[in-house]
Amino acid sequence: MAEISVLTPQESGLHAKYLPVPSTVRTAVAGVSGYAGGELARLLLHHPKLADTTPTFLGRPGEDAAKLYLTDLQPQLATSGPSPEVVPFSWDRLVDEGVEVLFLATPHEQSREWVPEAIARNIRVIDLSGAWRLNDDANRAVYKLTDANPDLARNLQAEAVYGCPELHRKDLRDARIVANPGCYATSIILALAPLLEAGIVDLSPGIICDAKSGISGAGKAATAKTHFMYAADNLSAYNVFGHRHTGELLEQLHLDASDIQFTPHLLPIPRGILSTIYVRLIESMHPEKIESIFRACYATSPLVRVRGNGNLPQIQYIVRTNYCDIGFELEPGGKRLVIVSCLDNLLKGAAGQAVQNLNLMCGWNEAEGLL
Ligand SMILES: NC(=O)C1=CN([C@@H]2O[C@H](COP(=O)(O)OP(=O)(O)OC[C@H]3O[C@@H](n4cnc5c(N)ncnc54)[C@H](OP(=O)(O)O)[C@@H]3O)[C@@H](O)[C@H]2O)C=CC1
Ligand SMILES: CC(=O)N[C@@H](CCC(=O)OP(=O)(O)O)C(=O)O
Repeated sequence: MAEISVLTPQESGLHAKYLPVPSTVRTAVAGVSGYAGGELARLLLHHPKLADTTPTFLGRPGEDAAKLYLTDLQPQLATSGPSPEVVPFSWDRLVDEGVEVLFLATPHEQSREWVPEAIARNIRVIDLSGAWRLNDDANRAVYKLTDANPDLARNLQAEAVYGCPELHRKDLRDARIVANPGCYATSIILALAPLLEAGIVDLSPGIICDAKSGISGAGKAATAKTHFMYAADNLSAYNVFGHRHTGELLEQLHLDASDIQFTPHLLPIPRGILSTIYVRLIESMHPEKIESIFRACYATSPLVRVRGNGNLPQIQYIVRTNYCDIGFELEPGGKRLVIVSCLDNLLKGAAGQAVQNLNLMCGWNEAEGLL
């Protein structure tokens, strides 16, 4: 990669207090042929603020071949009108078209390489991969990423905002780099953050997170794990002590590795995540108190739906929505709490959350185009 020069956040003029709220914004999407990229394309094409600014849809970098249309890659997006084109990824094109926000729905390694390039061109990025989510080098090591310019990467990592709006809403308005959270991590963080913040969790026995995901969470590339003969009529645990979302849980919930055990499972359905989380409370509590903690925390969060004691969410309630549903059941003794958190891995766990972040970066209603 050629040496690039990058303005500091201050020099780039991105200060929330000076930023006007734009009526629209020019966006581009890389990785549009993938599962998350396809959902992003659908959401952006229907976004009220983008009605007059069709996003630039990007294929891999390379020579212009025969014209390619979005509906060639994502036939479900066909309308009675013409399909937008998909053009080869090119920085010159993004600059010429005045793209202001670039979505990367690309593999981690590609996102790690492209984010500094985008920032050097004053293009803000919402990255759906895991490349920029982790501040601790030891946690990020699981991705085996390499940086052409380690000093620059370290500075950019320090300014990247973990794109969980419910936790970091205020930091998103002037963020240049938004690291969209992992799908499992989103479901677990949203379930645990209010309780940990309230200081009611007994960490000594450890928190157990047992999460199950539909197959689309693994992306579109066929692997042994996602082969029909392996996944169908099956349920399997994987990455028991080493799933890469564990680092997100530790960093965002301020926990030590011994405080939490996260075990993911592969569920033979196309999409959706259900996380069952087992917690001990320090003192015996009433269910109304637990519910009020969740409701107070998410009172101004339009994309989290809190349910009452015993009213547990299910995958069928959240599939193809942008919500995370949270419910719980407290044992009669009031100390053992089971929380169930559900979301669509491709929406609140990826593309929906990315658009929620775009809305906040632009100063729009965070649920614009998502309800
Ligand atoms: N699936 C999910 O539930 C979630 C995914 N994510 C993250 O979002 C990102 C996309 O995931 P997902 O949609 O599932 O993945 P897919 O495998 O379905 O799609 C990957 C996309 O990236 C493109 N791509 C692959 N390699 C390169 C490359 N070297 N340069 C440029 N483009 C490339 C592919 O293009 P081509 O068609 O040419 O191969 C495709 O468009 C990943 O980082 C993933 O970790 C995050 C949260 C949830
Ligand atoms: C079912 C399945 O395989 N899920 C993926 C997680 C998907 C996700 O959130 O993506 P990131 O890669 O962006 O973290 C996995 O466990 O690796």
